[in-house]
Amino acid sequence: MDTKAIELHIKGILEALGEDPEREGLKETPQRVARMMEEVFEGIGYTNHEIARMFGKTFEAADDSTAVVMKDITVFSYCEHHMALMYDMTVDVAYIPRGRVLGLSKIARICDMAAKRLQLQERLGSDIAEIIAEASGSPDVGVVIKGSHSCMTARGIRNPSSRTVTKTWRGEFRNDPELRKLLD
Ligand SMILES: Nc1nc2c(ncn2[C@@H]2O[C@H](COP(=O)(O)OP(=O)(O)OP(=O)(O)O)[C@@H](O)[C@H]2O)c(=O)[nH]1
Ligand SMILES: [Zn+2]
Repeated sequence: MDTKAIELHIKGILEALGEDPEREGLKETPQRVARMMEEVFEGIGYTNHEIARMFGKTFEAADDSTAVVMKDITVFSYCEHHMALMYDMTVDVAYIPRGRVLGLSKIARICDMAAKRLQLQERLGSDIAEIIAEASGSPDVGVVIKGSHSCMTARGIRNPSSRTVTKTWRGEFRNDPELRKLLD
């Protein structure tokens, strides 16, 4: 990520807004924004495959009939159309292990990293499903995301109560309504 270029452009945006980027409160803002972007867009620097490798620590698990479900993982993301915050977002992930299980914290780390990109909620769901499938070695994955989009709640149509729910099914989750109930 080119943080020096981000600083320069943020300064330009402040000027274009009619602000004085040299006034006390704004003097360090371009550097702050660049640091913030480095943090909140970290996932742009990695492919799904690289994230799967990064957090793909698995442990042997004898019983293939156990489903793993992790609910209410909090993430923040930014919509690619307005660069506006997606907030109050929770991700529910389920998968059917094939002999090995992922470290639990890695499931939350995968969701967090995939969200740190300019995203569509739909694509965030398919990115998480793809990474969990590769990292766990199981094709059977379900991902449900609920979120509010500030581009819809704080501007434009200004509908603060609206919530978007997306459901992504891979492998057996596509065919089996009983499995999908794990994420009801
Ligand atoms: N499918 C999808 N759409 C999104 C997401 N985030 C934002 N959008 C939508 O992207 C669309 C962009 O529409 P445009 O008409 O190009 O932009 P706009 O003129 O600012 O649209 P309004 O928000 O209706 O004022 C809007 O309908 C947003 O609500 C998302 O995660 N998934
Ligand atoms: Zn938007």
